[in-house]
Amino acid sequence: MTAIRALARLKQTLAQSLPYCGGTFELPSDSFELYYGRENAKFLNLSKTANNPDALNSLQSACEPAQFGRHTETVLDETYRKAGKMDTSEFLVRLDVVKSGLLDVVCSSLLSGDKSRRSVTAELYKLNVYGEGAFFKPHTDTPTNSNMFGSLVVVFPTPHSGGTLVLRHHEHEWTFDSAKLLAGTSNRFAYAAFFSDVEHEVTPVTSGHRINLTYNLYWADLGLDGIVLSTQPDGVNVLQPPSANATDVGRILSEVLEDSSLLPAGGTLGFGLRHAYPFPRTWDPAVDKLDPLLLLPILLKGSDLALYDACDALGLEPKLKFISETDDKPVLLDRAVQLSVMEIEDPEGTMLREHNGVVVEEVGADFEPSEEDIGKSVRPVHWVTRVGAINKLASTYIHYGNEGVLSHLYMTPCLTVEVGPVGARQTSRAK
Ligand SMILES: O=C(O)CCC(=O)C(=O)O
Ligand SMILES: [Fe+2]
Repeated sequence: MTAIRALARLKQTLAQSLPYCGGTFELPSDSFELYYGRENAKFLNLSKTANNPDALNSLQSACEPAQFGRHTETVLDETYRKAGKMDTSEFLVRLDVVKSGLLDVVCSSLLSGDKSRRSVTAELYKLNVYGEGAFFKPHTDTPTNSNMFGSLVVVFPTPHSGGTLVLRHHEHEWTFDSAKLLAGTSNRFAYAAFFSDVEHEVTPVTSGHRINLTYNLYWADLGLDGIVLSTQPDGVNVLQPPSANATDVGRILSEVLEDSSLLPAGGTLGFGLRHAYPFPRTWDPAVDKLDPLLLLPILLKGSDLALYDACDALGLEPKLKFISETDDKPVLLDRAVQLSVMEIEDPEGTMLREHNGVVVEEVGADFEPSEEDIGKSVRPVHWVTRVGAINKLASTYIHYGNEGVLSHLYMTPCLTVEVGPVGARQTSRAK
């Protein structure tokens, strides 16, 4: 009973971590300047256009209709996305998200633990103009490579109503109402940043113009420390507190392990991760030397990272795995398996024989192996956080993205950790 309660607290702590952050950011007037148009260059200061809808209408007319990704194609369908877009080759903005300190604020809010110290790059992706009636239905932003982990949206203080950004992850939903945050201001940007696997939509703009920049966020320099401001610059209003708290997760996990009713004889704890990660859609073990699953520890986000770090710190060895739901029992895989291999006649047998797969069986928190369990080839696992459909190795699914590139697929692996018997839980050296 106590183990169940302790595990429930761990589950709750892992689920509390927010996959987004947002706020407003005050900057000097020239930061709102925009130059656009190649032949007939135009200049606008978007902090000074409150009484100049004509200037905003001209900007809107200079945009092209925004497309989006449906599965592998990039399509135009104004019943799904109605907005104007401008490519980066067509405009220049004065705003510098690095020099202004905005990227640091985003990193220290969104990233947890050591990751907030790692270098991140923000690549300007598009300028969008949402006039009255414009919207973008639910989608996730399309990953173009494995280092992309999120998106940053920066909204200019042009008067508008509607155009709320709605974010969804697991069973949670959050709204980011740039119109309200910016009402009556002309010297602030509203910003929201979220992990790439967060589904989001922009509700219809009901008046005015919602003008925003989008940036792709990448891990810049894997393994190297980045520079993060220790103090917040003036004029920042952060709506969300910093995300996942590795210290809390570590403290609760350690209490869980002290509980003698949890796997008294030791065993395997399993966690379905909360975030999806971009994996190359195809990879050839003979050519691409590094298994994409081996790179995953340095790509972990939010509470997934907090959990991984907490296990490490407690002397447990966290392992990242794929789980494949076959007709019979799920199979755990410790490597990425080329998807086409799964399409052959006996995928389960192939995974077990050729890919080191292990059949797993779900057991309760108080599981102790009996005589007949010993020597069985199935691995008993107590799942602390559920593995669901999202954790399964997916080969095809309809994907609504912001682009039709499908070089990468989102997949949500799971984490397993071996724990020793009560009193001797550590299975590796604590860090
Ligand atoms: O403007 C926003 O808030 C989000 C836009 C968006 O989701 C996109 O461009 O992919
Ligand atoms: Fe998007």
